[in-house]
Amino acid sequence: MGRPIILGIVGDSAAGKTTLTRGIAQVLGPENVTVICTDDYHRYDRQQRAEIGITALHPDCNHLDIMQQHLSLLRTGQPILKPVYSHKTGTFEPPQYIRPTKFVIIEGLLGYSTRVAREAYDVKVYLAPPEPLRAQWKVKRDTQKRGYTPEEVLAELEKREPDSESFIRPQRQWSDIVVSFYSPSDDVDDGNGHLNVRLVLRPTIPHPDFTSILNLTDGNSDSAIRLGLDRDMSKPVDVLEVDGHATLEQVSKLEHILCSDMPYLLNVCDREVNPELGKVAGTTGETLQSYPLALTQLIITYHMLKATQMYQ
Ligand SMILES: Nc1ncnc2c1ncn2[C@@H]1O[C@H](COP(=O)(O)OP(=O)(O)OP(=O)(O)O)[C@@H](O)[C@H]1O
Ligand SMILES: O=C(CO)[C@H](O)[C@H](O)COP(=O)(O)O
Repeated sequence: MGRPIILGIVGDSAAGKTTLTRGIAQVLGPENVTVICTDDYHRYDRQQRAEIGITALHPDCNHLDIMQQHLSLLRTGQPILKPVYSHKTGTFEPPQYIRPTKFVIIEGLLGYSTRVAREAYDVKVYLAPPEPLRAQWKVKRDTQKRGYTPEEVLAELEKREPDSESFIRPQRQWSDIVVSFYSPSDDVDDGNGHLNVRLVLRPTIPHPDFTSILNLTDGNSDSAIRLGLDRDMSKPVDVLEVDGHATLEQVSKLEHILCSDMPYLLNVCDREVNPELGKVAGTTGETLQSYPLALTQLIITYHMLKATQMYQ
């Protein structure tokens, strides 16, 4: 084996990083994937942050120098002694010895914030749901799983906004793919399992040839799957959109395009073999199936596998 292939998944708190990561890790085989959350590189524990009056989003609140050192080591296949931050207790636990496997997924808040860190990745994804949807996701997740009240979560979001603007959102510019799930209507409560996805595909990595989608849809702007040209942060990009109500037949055609130059993915597209693909936690803890999420996970996996052809 050559060096590990490294995927970055960066975005604000509750932007969907863990949800996206889970399906990709399952497809690549959990035994082949090392997942690292950069929250472990927080410099201060929860109580210290409150005393100092700093948010977890501020670069000064994180050991970014150690994070980038570790990324460089992982890229060359070397082990790291990683700190561990517990969201349960808000404190640090003993460090963990980690030897990278074939694939490494780095997910977190500030993964693209230094040049050295950015150089470590093969594929860089940035998650950018609309802010009202992210707030809804964060309230639900932090009340159900992290023991906060809705009022505490909303107050925290407000406190963090200046740091989100200054340090988190600018990282979008460094990504190869920007992923935005969004509600098909103005109502963010409208069908969480049937959210649409908008994928901004920058020409910084070679994407699959999706132009045959144009033939499939006849350029029809009402189609459930659309490909177009746009600008993102003033740079020209391709944009692929998949609606939450796309049918299995429509989605399968897109999967076929992906699989045609990546035979390993044929097996992956089999939903019975990969039940985590497209799975998302609903508002009351139930599990929902999202085709837009499944396709997003497949496209990212495609890029990971392409990278193995070059470096492994
Ligand atoms: N694609 C999606 N469709 C519907 N709901 C989603 C989607 N992605 C995430 N969510 C919802 O948002 C919640 C938060 O997502 P997740 O835990 O993946 O975020 P995160 O970015 O890993 O958060 P953090 O960095 O704070 O740990 C999930 O529990 C889920 O309910
Ligand atoms: O934005 C976050 C990323 O998950 C967390 O809120 C941050 O890591 C601080 O943790 P905690 O909420 O446990 O104090």
